[in-house]
Amino acid sequence: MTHSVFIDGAAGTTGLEIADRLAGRSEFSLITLDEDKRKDFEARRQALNDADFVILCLPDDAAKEAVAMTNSAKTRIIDASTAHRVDQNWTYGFPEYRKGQHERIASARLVSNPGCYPTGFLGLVAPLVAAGLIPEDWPYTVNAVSGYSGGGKALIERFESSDGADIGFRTYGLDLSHKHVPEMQTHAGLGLAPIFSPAVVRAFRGMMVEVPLPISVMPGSDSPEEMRACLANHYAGSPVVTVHEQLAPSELLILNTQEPSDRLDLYVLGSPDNTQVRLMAMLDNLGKGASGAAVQNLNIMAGLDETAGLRL
Ligand SMILES: NC(=O)C1=CN([C@@H]2O[C@H](COP(=O)(O)OP(=O)(O)OC[C@H]3O[C@@H](n4cnc5c(N)ncnc54)[C@H](OP(=O)(O)O)[C@@H]3O)[C@@H](O)[C@H]2O)C=CC1
Ligand SMILES: CC(=O)N[C@@H](CCC(=O)OP(=O)(O)O)C(=O)O
Repeated sequence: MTHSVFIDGAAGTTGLEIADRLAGRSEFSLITLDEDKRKDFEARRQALNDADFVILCLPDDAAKEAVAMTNSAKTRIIDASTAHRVDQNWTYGFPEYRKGQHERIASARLVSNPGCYPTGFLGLVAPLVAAGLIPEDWPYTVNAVSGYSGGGKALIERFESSDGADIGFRTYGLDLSHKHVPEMQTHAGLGLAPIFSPAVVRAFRGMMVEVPLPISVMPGSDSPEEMRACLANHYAGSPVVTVHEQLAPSELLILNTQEPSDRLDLYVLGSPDNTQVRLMAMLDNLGKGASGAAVQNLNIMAGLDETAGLRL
């Protein structure tokens, strides 16, 4: 059986990477619009309603508009934007982060693809909170670094133009109201919003998300070994998420030449006296942080091998 797929926003950074991952897959046929029609209301409306699956790779407002334009009950939607990630009518498209989510995605019509930073944060924190190893009511902090493709075409152009040639490191979200904070808080089930410090480095792709934990003063917090064992058990058998056994790698790197990857790599790093922990997640913002996750969700929704077309 062949499923028709329309990528709305196919000429953007995320859309192009999804098309790349779907290339050569006989289970899917892509509905494409000519360059002069890709923002044309009627052409998009037609494609949105003809497709079995729609993947929205658009800014938030355009994604909401696309959903409103889709009135065919058969069309199933995966939205890569931030627009529906805490909307109760949508299923959160992170199959591994809690029990039963894979099955919920398989039967859902509307799936919101997670944000890149929340994928790292929730991958680390959600199972530990659910297991009671770290508290729900704690002022967590999240320090994260992304490749510049995380900001889409506009940030790519800025970093690659002469205007941005001097930028080595860029921190932002300085108003402490980054759009990913509600998503992190909601899906981890936290009482307090985490303090989020995102930054961008001069690498095209790649991401590190860190959650430092002063476990000796955190109520109910366990040892690094127990946290690592909890995560290893939670993700056992996952083809996408790996919990590393290494106690203290000397360094973790984002390379300027980072290859595309749809993996999520997690580390629990403890201090020698077991009083402090650095939870670390490594991923590709365009892989498990966006396009790889969308293709994984598409596979699951279509009842196929979830890893088909992924770079693992
Ligand atoms: N980049 C990343 O790492 C991640 C991105 N996302 C999300 O995915 C979505 C797409 O992001 P990204 O690919 O980076 O962004 P880009 O800016 O690279 O691409 C967006 C695309 O949408 C097109 N577009 C904008 N408005 C419309 C419209 N009304 N109708 C049709 N097409 C339209 C743009 O057209 P034009 O080319 O003319 O500008 C562009 O091609 C965003 O919501 C983003 O937040 C999510 C996770 C990670
Ligand atoms: C480096 C950079 O700018 N990153 C983007 C997030 C990328 C992402 O996850 O996208 P959405 O949540 O928008 O889908 C940002 O911080 O706004």
